[in-house]
Amino acid sequence: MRLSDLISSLPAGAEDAAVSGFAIDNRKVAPGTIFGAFQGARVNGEDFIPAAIAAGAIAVVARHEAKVDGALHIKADEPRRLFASLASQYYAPFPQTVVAVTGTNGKTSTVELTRQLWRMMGHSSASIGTLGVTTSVDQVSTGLTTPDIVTFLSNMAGLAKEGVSHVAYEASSHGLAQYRSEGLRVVAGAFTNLTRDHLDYHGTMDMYFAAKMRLFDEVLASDGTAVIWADDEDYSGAVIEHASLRKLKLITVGTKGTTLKLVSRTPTQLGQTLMIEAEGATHKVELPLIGAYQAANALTATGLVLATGGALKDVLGLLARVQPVRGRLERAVITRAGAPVYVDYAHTPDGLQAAIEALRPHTRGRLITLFGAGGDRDAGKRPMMGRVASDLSDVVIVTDDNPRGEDPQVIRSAIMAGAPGAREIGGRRVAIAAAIAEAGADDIVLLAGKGHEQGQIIGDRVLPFDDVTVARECAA
Ligand SMILES: CC(=O)N[C@H]1[C@@H](OP(=O)(O)OP(=O)(O)OC[C@H]2O[C@@H](n3ccc(=O)[nH]c3=O)[C@H](O)[C@@H]2O)O[C@H](CO)[C@@H](O)[C@@H]1O[C@H](C)C(=O)N[C@@H](C)C(=O)N[C@H](CCC(=O)O)C(=O)O
Ligand SMILES: Nc1ncnc2c1ncn2[C@@H]1O[C@H](COP(=O)(O)OP(=O)(O)OP(=O)(O)O)[C@@H](O)[C@H]1O
Ligand SMILES: N[C@H](CCC[C@H](N)C(=O)O)C(=O)O
Ligand SMILES: [Mg+2]
Repeated sequence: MRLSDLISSLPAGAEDAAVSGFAIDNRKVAPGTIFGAFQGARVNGEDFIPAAIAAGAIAVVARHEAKVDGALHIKADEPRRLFASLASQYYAPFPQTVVAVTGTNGKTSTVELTRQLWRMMGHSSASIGTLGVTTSVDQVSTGLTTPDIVTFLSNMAGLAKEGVSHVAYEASSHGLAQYRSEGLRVVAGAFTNLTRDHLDYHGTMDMYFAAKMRLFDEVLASDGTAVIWADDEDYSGAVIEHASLRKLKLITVGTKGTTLKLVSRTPTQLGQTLMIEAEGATHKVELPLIGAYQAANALTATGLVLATGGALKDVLGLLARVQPVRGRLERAVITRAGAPVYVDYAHTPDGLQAAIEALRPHTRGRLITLFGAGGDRDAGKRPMMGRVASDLSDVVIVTDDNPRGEDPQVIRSAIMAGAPGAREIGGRRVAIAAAIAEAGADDIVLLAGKGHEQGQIIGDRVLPFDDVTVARECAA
């Protein structure tokens, strides 16, 4: 591919060089690369333009006012958006059926359940998100929920080359705001819910919501389908409005849903029985996952599969065979005393509430909740998480999550301010040991916040840490 294949009117005198790839980080530029220079939250990518050109960049996508000497300046009002569109032409072709999931909680679970359902229907499928790039044979981490645009498009192209036809990806609000996941045809988009998170980045709930709505306003194909969880009292209606304005096809799910209406949900020992009204009949579904929240995600995933050609009866039947999602209400161990220990990725007030409520029906004795909060993230959610945990659990242990650049003591104190009566134990391993020692035969332990994570980020270092492994060690 040459520059003229991407840019219809090359300026007079510009060399029509061969394009060898795309990069948004000057350290990844090789001869022939098109460099995207973006103003970031930490640094201004435009400062790296000279270094990118020295490394062989042949063109730079940047704002009009950026200074570009020695390479073609591809000027844009929104450089990230134009870069995504050019890069997608270079990396194409992509899998034929691509869907996206946005929302505060439930994205990982929903893309993973969608991937599993497609696979059971015989499609070669993958998911991209917090757990990395997952196929039926492999899982490769990308480090972010929505990877950067170059990683995203090259992963998508790589999956297409491997014969993957169906991909579900997580569209995080950061990713949507930064045009990190677009440029390919997205045939369906789902909304799970919106509650407080990431206000450090977005500022207000309105801005956070607006970032999420780019999925329906701009990213989704105009003949695509919006799959909407209908039970979010504050936001479902507004999402339906966004989808309707663009005349997208609509699938709504939940107790207030019309496509898949959840009429009852009964916890069983190993999962739950769902009664669902759809296509004029009532269907019974045995879901082998616990918790109202996983029922919600399973319904949203079902909506996505219906939107991409699945037949209702087939999909509802397959729900009985889904596998648990790593780190989401995952039972790590049963203690010597007989208490089950669950690991969950709840890291917002709403997520914590959902995880505790999921375990309550299975608890005969006390529910012991252990959690912390991540450093360099929304600080306002900390006392709210403390409040939720102490209102809904019998014993609360406040400990460390990923402190990152912050003092863990300060984070714990902020949580404790909302959690009267909680016990504060610095050091996650010591705290997990205390929770497990505390639990009796009828109790349940919930270790929240880190889910599948394999490391604890302290300062700039990532130390190996896995809640499931630590729980097993402490219970041994
Ligand atoms: C706040 C945020 O979203 N930051 C991400 C974003 O950074 P940014 O665009 O603001 O970039 P920056 O670091 O200021 O740099 C500006 C530009 O200069 C470039 N640069 C920078 C340094 C250099 O030496 N050379 C160079 O070319 C960078 O590549 C970038 O294009 O783009 C970077 C490149 O892809 C990411 O690494 C970075 O993730 C940081 C590490 C991060 O912590 N992100 C988290 C908050 C995040 O994105 N989380 C979401 C949400 C998860 C959820 O749903 O809850 C996610 O999708 O994972
Ligand atoms: N539909 C839901 N409603 C409320 N809480 C949920 C829902 N789904 C998941 N949760 C809670 O949020 C946690 C994270 O779930 P999941 O990883 O699926 O969400 P996510 O949106 O991918 O999160 P992230 O923002 O980290 O990518 C779960 O462990 C659970 O505690
Ligand atoms: N995607 C979320 C994950 C949070 C996980 C939690 N363990 C933390 O470190 O805060 C974020 O980046 O905010
Ligand atoms: Mg996720």
